[in-house]
Amino acid sequence: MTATDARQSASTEEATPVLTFEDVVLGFDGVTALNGVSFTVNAGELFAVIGPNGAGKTSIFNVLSGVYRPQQGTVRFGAEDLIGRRPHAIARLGVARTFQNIELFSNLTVLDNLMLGRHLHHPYGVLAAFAWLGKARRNELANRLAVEEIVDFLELAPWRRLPVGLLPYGIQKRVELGRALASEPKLLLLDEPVAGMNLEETEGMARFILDIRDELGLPMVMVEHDMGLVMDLADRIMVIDFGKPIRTGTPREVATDPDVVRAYLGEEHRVTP
Ligand SMILES: Nc1ncnc2c1ncn2[C@@H]1O[C@H](COP(=O)(O)OP(=O)(O)OP(=O)(O)O)[C@@H](O)[C@H]1O
Repeated sequence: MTATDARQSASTEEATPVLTFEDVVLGFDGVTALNGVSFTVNAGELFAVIGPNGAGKTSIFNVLSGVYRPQQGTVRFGAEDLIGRRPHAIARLGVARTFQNIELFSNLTVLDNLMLGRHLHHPYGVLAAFAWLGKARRNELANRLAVEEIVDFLELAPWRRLPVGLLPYGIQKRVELGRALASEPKLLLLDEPVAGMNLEETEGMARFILDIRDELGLPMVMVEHDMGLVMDLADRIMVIDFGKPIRTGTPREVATDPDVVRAYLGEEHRVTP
């Protein structure tokens, strides 16, 4: 079965979700960040979360990756309950994340940053990553090969031996995507993958995100403000406002929903059915 077949069959009603986020409530001293958020992500699906500033998008990612512990609700990844697990434990289960602000080692090369992304394959803590890197240099041919595959996949070859800090912003974002892929995740969380990119960089990133879905069949959750990108790429979209989902559906369903148009998109985004 191809990734597209998997996605299509997964979008049918009987599909087993890889991720179930159910009735999650998260508050901070009087501020309710998430107020009963539920959604599922199916195998091979690109699921986007959109909403105005402060709507709760980052909070969803922080719950998913174990940074925040919600007061209520369940979060299930395959057979595993994620609530109460620490971020590194969730990462080890196969949930990888890219960040709004690039989190790479700017003095290290592209290859070394990608190698660090593979530290999850070793019984070392994150803080021991540099020690592991030295070991990896000597011993880990398999890791090198895996990293070179990512370099090819994301077309990073021209920059592979350059320090990341010297690279254009769009390439750095691509390296960050590669670092997340290097851990061989089962679910990828993309936090504003095209934030700050120009049009050309955005189109390049869009192509790689589609390749990840269609060639690797990797399910993804994407938070993104670029409405055009979300409408073009996502299989389904959840719109949230004030910590509550307004509507979840296909891009067309969401874009034509009167509540969504009123609350968030504005008339200029209206799509004719
Ligand atoms: N650690 C925290 N302490 C207190 N309040 C928080 C914390 N994290 C988030 N919030 C609040 O929760 C609400 C949701 O924030 P969140 O960052 O999830 O929104 P967002 O949709 O990601 O916004 P943006 O698009 O601006 O990134 C906001 O009111 C925010 O101020």
